Amino acid sequence: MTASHFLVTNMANHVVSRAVPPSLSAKIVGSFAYLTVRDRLPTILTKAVDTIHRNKNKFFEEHGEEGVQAEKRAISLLSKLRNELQTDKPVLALTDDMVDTDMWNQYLQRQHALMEENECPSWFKSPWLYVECYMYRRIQESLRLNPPICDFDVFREAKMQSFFESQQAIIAICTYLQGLNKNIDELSETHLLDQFQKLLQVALWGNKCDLSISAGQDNSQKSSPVDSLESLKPFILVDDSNMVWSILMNNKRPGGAEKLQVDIVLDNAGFELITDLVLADFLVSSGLASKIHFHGKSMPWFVSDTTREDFEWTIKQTLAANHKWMSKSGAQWQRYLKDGTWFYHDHPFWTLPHEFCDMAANAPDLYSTLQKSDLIFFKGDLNYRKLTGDRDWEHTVPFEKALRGFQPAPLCSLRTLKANVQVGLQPGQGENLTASEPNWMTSGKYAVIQYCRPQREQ
Ligand SMILES: O=P(O)(O)OC[C@@]1(O)O[C@H](CO)[C@@H](O)[C@@H]1O
Ligand SMILES: [Mn+2]
Repeated sequence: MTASHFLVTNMANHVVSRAVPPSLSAKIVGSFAYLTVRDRLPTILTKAVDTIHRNKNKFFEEHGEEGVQAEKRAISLLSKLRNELQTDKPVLALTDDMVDTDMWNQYLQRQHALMEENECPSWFKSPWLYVECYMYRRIQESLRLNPPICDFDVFREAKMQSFFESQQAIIAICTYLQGLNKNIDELSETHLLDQFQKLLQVALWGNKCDLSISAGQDNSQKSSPVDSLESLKPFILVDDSNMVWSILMNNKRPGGAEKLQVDIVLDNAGFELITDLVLADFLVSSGLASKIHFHGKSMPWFVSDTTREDFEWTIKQTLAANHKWMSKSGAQWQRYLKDGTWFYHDHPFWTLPHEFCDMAANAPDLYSTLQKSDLIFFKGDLNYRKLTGDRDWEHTVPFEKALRGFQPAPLCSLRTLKANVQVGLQPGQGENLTASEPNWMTSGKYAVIQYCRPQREQ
């Protein structure tokens, strides 16, 4: 490489590195990240300790004295974790032997290399995305290190409660779906688009129901979701649903893609998961898609995120419901899973701390799987933070730029805003919102339907 070439390349890298803003971090006192790490994460840890303690008798009944000893050890590990967090101790390497342990410890080394000479990764100095994901992985470690309670899900009760308390809304949306499916073949394209937008918005607002932002407080869905869509429209800051529709319509038009595959990267269990299953059912029953691939988490995550157990339990619960249209929906969903119309995956990458622009390098198998998709929906706020790298972007930066090369397929984020990162807005839109509602990025009141199509296809 000639000197001038080296200089140009270096400058280009410098320009690129300068163009990527810093990660959100709790080192900014008073920031949402700071308040999350200082207040909300310790609360979540305390609730986890309480949940394990409340199950002490269950552990004894199932495992005898060994179960009680394991309960004690898990609680002491979680209490130690809470103290490390609250006193900004260094982030520690993981000591369990899971499939992702090495990836986590390599990431820790990578974070260390980015710090100043005499500094090391810690809760209030490292990127918020990293330490928050790390906390949930340490909760997993505190159980994995203590057989026989290794598989205990500290968040399971909260996820089930959220499902049971949203029954009215779940009945309403299943009834709506079955009514739609009855004459779906007679719907004109205009009516089909109208129904698609309705169910897309139901899935979008289903994301309000997340137990991490509420630190486990009640977030059940009380009223019928379809009735409130009109009143919620002004709070959708970006609505690219028409661009998403054009991808789906390709499949319907003569000569369109025969087998249109849609992937849904899931977020929360409970009511939100039902809205995702309803959307997926509609996409198949309308003929807009022929295969749906769901992607869940391989361990309990961010309190309410969907695991394989949650996914299977939710479908079984819906099937077993003593409500005709819920039960009919659950039966259909079970059939889709059995006959290969629907698939469920839980790649370990979704519970690593990486920004999605690192996926191709760190999980090439997952990236190439996603490249087979015709359209990928990313549900929720944490996925949006990883899509954009949880960085302090200007609000008018194009979504595609914030993705920094992560474009396995056309993708659409369905996200209610619960963290202070938002790109792809019009000039002045962010400033106007800040003037009228300073916490517009973290209240969960606003949302985006934000789409990006890979460069090569434009
Ligand atoms: O991904 P979700 O369920 O929509 O939200 C996850 C979340 O509640 O957790 C973090 C705050 O602790 C933020 O990313 C966001 O507020
Ligand atoms: Mn979540």
